[in-house]
Amino acid sequence: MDLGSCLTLLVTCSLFYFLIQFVRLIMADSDLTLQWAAYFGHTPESKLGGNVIWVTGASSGIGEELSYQLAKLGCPLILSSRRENELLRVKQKCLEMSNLEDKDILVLPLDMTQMSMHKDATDKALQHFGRIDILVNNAGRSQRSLYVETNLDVFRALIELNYLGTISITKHVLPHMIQRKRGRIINISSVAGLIGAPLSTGYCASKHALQGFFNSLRTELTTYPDIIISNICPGPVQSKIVENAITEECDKVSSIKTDQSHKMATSRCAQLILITAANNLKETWISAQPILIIYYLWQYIPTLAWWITAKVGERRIKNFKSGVDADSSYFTKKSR
Ligand SMILES: NC(=O)c1ccc[n+]([C@@H]2O[C@H](COP(=O)([O-])OP(=O)(O)OC[C@H]3O[C@@H](n4cnc5c(N)ncnc54)[C@H](O)[C@@H]3O)[C@@H](O)[C@H]2O)c1
Repeated sequence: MDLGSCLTLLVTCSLFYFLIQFVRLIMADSDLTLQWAAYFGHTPESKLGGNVIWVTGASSGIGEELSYQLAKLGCPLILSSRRENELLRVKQKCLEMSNLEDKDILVLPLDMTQMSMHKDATDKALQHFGRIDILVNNAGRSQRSLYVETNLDVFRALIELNYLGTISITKHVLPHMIQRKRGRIINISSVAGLIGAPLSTGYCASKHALQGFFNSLRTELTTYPDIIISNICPGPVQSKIVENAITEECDKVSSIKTDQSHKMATSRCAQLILITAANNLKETWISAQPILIIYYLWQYIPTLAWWITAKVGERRIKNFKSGVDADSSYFTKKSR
């Protein structure tokens, strides 16, 4: 083989290798910046340990798992959600798996929609620890209902919980961070904060509002470079989100049982959230495939994304109407 042929072979092999690596990156479970941070960036252990962290919605799902991982890192915690007994259960487990002591975990029951209580709650947290380094705005509920069948109160409730409740807590914590010129606000938004989805009109609207709000707030805080706002956009993750989803009426719970085996493990989602925080990333996308590829299509080829969304959406609605979970039905034999 002559030199020219050798070089051609080498270049072809290299291109092929880089193509495979690129496809592998695209097909992974988070966006490219987050993957870069996971491989080459700071670890949560090196950046987050010892920080006082307030987690809302800590009694279940992503918030509960985050609390365990943070406890293992040695972070003093403020655990909030509505049910005190569930928070005490989470606290007990945090203590068992970490070196934290009883005084290092404050159980602070809180309803995100009772905004008049938020100042008092913030004061209690500050009195206890003297500082809040990181606020994790995680509490939230999803929706499973068609817009035409849904009571207006449902839209109000979703906006009050997912959007107004979140910015209300932030309003009380941010002045403290501004005073210290440092702090992190981590918002658990959603893929629904970036794209639209049938059966979730109110949920998507509330998460889009959250994204718009925090993206704008970040631009108001440029004189405080050490106050970092991260918007995290997970796709489907194992939790009680579907079970707890609001339906066409506020007090009617969802009766659909879900198979969660196709969703991302809660522990993996929490791990990627902590890598986001440790590396000060402003927005990250977290999802197993094939959902993550849809994020890219929405970002770069919206016309194609609309076409796919319409096809998938049609099937999602059909499944929902026949009593099958809209999401899991794509992946199980129950699909109609
Ligand atoms: N699981 C997913 O597939 C997924 C995907 C994208 C985004 N998210 C977001 O992640 C966050 C956590 O959801 P999850 O999946 O862990 O669901 P989950 O239902 O398991 O947990 C939700 C938490 O929020 C709390 N909460 C609900 N209403 C509240 C209120 N009025 N006041 C205080 N706390 C309240 C619940 O008690 C619970 O602790 C939500 O903001 C959700 O929108 C979840």
